[in-house]
Amino acid sequence: MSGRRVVVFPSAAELGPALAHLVASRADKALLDHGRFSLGLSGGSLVSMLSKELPALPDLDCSHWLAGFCDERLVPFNDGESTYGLYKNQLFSKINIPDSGILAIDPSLSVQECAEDYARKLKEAFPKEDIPVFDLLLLGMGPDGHTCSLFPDHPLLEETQKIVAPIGDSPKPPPQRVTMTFPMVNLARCVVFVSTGGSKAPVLKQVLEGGEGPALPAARVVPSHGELFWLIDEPAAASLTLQVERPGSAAKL
Ligand SMILES: O=C(O)[C@H](O)[C@@H](O)[C@H](O)[C@H](O)COP(=O)(O)O
Repeated sequence: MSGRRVVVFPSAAELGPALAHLVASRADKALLDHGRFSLGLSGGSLVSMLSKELPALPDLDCSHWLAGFCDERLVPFNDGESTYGLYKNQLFSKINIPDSGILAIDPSLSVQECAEDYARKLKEAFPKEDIPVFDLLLLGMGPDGHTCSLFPDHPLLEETQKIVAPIGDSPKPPPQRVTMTFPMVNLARCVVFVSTGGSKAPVLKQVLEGGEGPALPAARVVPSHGELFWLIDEPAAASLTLQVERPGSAAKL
């Protein structure tokens, strides 16, 4: 890892534009380097933040983007719980990622088959790599410290073979999901967590500063060669004592 950066913004409203600039800058870098930008999306508040901020960037060209999902809920696309469905309605309709550049699950399959099918799609999209290396993964963290659909104390935390795994007993509904596993997450060139609001303060302290007991899932995201950012707001940072960056709203990360 090339060093973790914890960056604190006064509010979520000021974090949003900085996140969009970060996405755009890593996209530019990837396009120059290898002609394509691969982006892994997550649900939660990222959906509305990205849907507001990315289309607002001037001259954003997503025609060579590949968008996948760090995890997905096994529900039909027209179900309000579908992460793909939310992004389709709120973001994909506003930016020019080609349909062929969006890698979604097949929600008609069983959870086991769905994970295998999604892993196959990912491998086909990254033919030169044994394990797909995403340019950027955007992650959220639940109040229990979960990220993707990797939940505390779940056996999937120890998965070492599969790049995508099924989960049939998610403690957070809906119970059936597919998720990237740590072996793939930790190979990404850049991982960015976004976490805001005072309810996240206790778990952020535990994840970023450590504590007793096994590391929470979000703390186990440690890219082996890539960058790691935690973009948080002041309420979420309230309990932290570690050194953080406070770059202001015009931050270029
Ligand atoms: O799949 C899910 O159930 C959610 O997407 C969930 O994992 C969410 O990403 C986190 O709880 C962070 O949520 P916030 O972005 O709202 O903090």
